Amino acid sequence: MTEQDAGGHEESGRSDDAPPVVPTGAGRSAGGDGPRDRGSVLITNAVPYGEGDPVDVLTVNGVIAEIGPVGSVRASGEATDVLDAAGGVLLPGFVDLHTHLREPGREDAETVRSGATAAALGGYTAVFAMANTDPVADNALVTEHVWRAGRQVGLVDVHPVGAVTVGLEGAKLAELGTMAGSAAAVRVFSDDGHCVDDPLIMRRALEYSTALDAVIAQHAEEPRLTAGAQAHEGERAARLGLAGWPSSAEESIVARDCILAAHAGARLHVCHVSTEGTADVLRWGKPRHPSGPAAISAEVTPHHLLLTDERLTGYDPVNKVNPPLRTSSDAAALADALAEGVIDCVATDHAPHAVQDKDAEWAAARPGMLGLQTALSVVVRTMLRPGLLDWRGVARVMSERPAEIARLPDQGRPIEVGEPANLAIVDQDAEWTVRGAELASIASNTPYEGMRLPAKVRATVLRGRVTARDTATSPTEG
Ligand SMILES: NC(=O)N[C@@H](CC(=O)O)C(=O)O
Ligand SMILES: [Zn+2]
Ligand SMILES: [Zn+2]
Repeated sequence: MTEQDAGGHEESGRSDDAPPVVPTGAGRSAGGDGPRDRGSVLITNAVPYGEGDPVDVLTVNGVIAEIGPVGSVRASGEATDVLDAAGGVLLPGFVDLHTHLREPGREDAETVRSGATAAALGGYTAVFAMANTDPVADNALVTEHVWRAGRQVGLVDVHPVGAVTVGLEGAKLAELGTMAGSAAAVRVFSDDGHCVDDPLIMRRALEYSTALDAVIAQHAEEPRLTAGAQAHEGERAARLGLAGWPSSAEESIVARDCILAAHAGARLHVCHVSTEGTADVLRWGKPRHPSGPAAISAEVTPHHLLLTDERLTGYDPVNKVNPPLRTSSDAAALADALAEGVIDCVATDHAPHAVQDKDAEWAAARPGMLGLQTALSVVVRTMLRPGLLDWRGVARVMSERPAEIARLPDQGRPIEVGEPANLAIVDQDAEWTVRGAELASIASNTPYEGMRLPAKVRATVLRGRVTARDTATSPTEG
């Protein structure tokens, strides 16, 4: 497959108005194979969930048709694509509940196409595109635009998140019902980037969401406690002369929202949990929900698992993110909470920014970092290698739980005959060096620049179509 193949063109086949896919490095490509939509893929020598003997897996018409010992599965027909997994781990395709695709409005940082390419290369088969675009996705017109753009690209299922309030202003509820009833069938609502801080608006949003079986995803930040904040409030920020973002600004909102969600009988999802105290609040709040603990869910980002505020000493704005990088004891507590299930899943908060917005002095730089192509590697490094999760656990936090939270019936499914063929193949022995310029995103603000990370996604399959493949065979590259 070549770069020319990129794009599934599920709807119109038109690609002339689309920006070119950013080269992602030698031997690596991402592309949707429109004509093979109804074909078959034979995955050879793959180890489902990293357990037991390798198998061959045949997908036909987007569904897993056969699983058998290596060499035993034969594909019939011509349109068969073969993926040699070379003993790699086979997982359900990943689901990201928190992605910023920047379209419409900031196509100089990311587009649906470039972001979907990054997602496919990162092993994702579904992403949720946050609503803080320009215009804001607070109405069916914008959510349908994003949904259609995702379909047209065809590399990953793009589910638009709808805004909770008009213009993300926190004052007036957006038309959640219209967005839910639109072609995009929005089920996740969030003002991410902003906190729904008014408790009455939050209460009403939660109440309204119950009728839609939707979930409100909260960016938990009490704005009265974070005015002008630049870094985690603590010793290091004080020494660097940066205004502090206290842990209590997050924890107080999460505590309040757990109470409001329980009272409304509504589902709540907490975005980018960053402190040990928030994990404690969730441990307290989840079992108190009348519908059971699963009604309150939470995500942690890869960067809050791996990186800490120790990185701030050089004032490099690539490390600026909201919520801020916290302490090493916070990071350790988040990893434990994820292993325990108090934090349900990993979400990237992939936040591309154009150079002029990011390469500025610390205070002026936008917060946010890229995440889609590095998430799996960071989870392997912080969770799998230390023994906090096995591959089953990785499948749970990267795919199964996020699919459940967002009510996606065809994602995060078991690797079994009859199930949708949404899959990721991972080379767990690979090691690679992150280079922002080589990532598929238009922006290149990765905090992992130059870092060597373990494990690499070798291929991704969306409903039986190969959406990304990395043909590099060397166990250690770059
Ligand atoms: N995480 C960030 O630092 N930035 C996000 C907004 C957000 O997730 O709050 C963005 O849109 O850039
Ligand atoms: Zn946020
Ligand atoms: Zn975000």
